[in-house]
Amino acid sequence: MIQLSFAPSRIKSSDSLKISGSKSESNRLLILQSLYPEISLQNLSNSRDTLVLQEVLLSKERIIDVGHAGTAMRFLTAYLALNTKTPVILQGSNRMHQRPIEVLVDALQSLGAKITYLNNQGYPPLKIEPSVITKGEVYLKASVSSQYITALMLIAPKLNNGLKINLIGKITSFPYLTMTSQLMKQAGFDVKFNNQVIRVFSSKSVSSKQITIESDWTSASYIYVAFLLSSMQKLRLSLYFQNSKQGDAYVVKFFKQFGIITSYYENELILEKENVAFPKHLQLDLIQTPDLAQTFAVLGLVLGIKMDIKGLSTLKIKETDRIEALKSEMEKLGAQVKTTVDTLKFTSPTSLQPNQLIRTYQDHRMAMAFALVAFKTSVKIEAPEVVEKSYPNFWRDLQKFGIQELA
Ligand SMILES: O=C(O)C1=C[C@@H](OP(=O)(O)O)[C@@H](O)[C@H](O)C1
Ligand SMILES: C=C(OP(=O)(O)O)C(=O)O
Repeated sequence: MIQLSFAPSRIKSSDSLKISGSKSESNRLLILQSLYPEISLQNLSNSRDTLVLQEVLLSKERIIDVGHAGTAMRFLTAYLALNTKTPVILQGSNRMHQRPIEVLVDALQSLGAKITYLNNQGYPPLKIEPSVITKGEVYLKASVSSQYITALMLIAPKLNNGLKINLIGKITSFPYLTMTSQLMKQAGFDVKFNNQVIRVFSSKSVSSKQITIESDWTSASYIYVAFLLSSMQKLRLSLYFQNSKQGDAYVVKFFKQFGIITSYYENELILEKENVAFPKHLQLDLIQTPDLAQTFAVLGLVLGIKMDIKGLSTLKIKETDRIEALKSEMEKLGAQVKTTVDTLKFTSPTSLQPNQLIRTYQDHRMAMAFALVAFKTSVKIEAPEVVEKSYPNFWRDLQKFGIQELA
């Protein structure tokens, strides 16, 4: 547990931060690099989820444990189904064993993969045995997790006839699919994405390529809030590109309504402030950017904004049930919260309850979002080390904005 408080005198008027590479981009590119060693990478993420995947891709272990890393679990299921020469067990944390994987396993089995459930039908742990994938077309439901679709896309160029992926129903977390498609094209693969159909053509090899991974935009979302709530006037953030592949680059547009003006200079973002009247009531649909839900909800809470958030259907199967976790912890601070399976509505109190212990449910985004409460009142955060999953330098970076740990 750590207790946080705000020391405004510690803030400089201007500063710079380097955030490490996007975990989503890194984990896609590590799988591609393992299949096509011609690809080399720069600015790889230092997140635990990326380190775990990197270690697994280099090891010859028969029991593979990915911990809490959802992308590693899903991407490796497809990768091992294609690639393993011996039977392997793919497992994760207790929570990972409650996160569904049936849509992906069904799709891979329909292509000829040999995968069995070791515990509960539809959930990890999995046993994956060597097989030969000969088919070239697959159908799968697109509304549960986009990661299943990305997993298939990443192995598709290694299949003899490539892969035609037919998406059934509403597509969730869509920008993560365009990210996969754009990164694959940048690496030299032939990918076509039209409405509900993705085609990936077979590639024996690609020409040598060095790819620089853009830094993580979801991580940047916490820094935008810290910048907004502190007295800092100018901040430079790197490495960010004007044409981002990450849907969470939406934060640029979102924070404009709070007076943060973002400009690009070479590979840096420059954040500056202008005076605007903040919104009092916000309606948001986060179906495209689910990982921003906690950042935006806590921002609303600390600024006294009434929020109606929809598009949260995937939040129940992430690191924790994020809808219920948000409700419980926001209520401790004084908010009035109503939830459904895919919405969160709340009114914020005029002043926040001080010194509350915020539970983090082994979810990095709970810890990072609720740490931002410290700008208004002192707060205690359970298990602060959870941030390592995506942003190991979070606590160090937050200090620049005057957030101090009380001894
Ligand atoms: O492909 C990816 O890198 C991700 C896709 C999203 O998951 P869903 O598609 O399951 O919503 C997102 O929440 C996750 O943090 C990373
Ligand atoms: C949901 C997340 O990750 P994953 O699904 O990859 O565990 C996240 O980082 O917020």
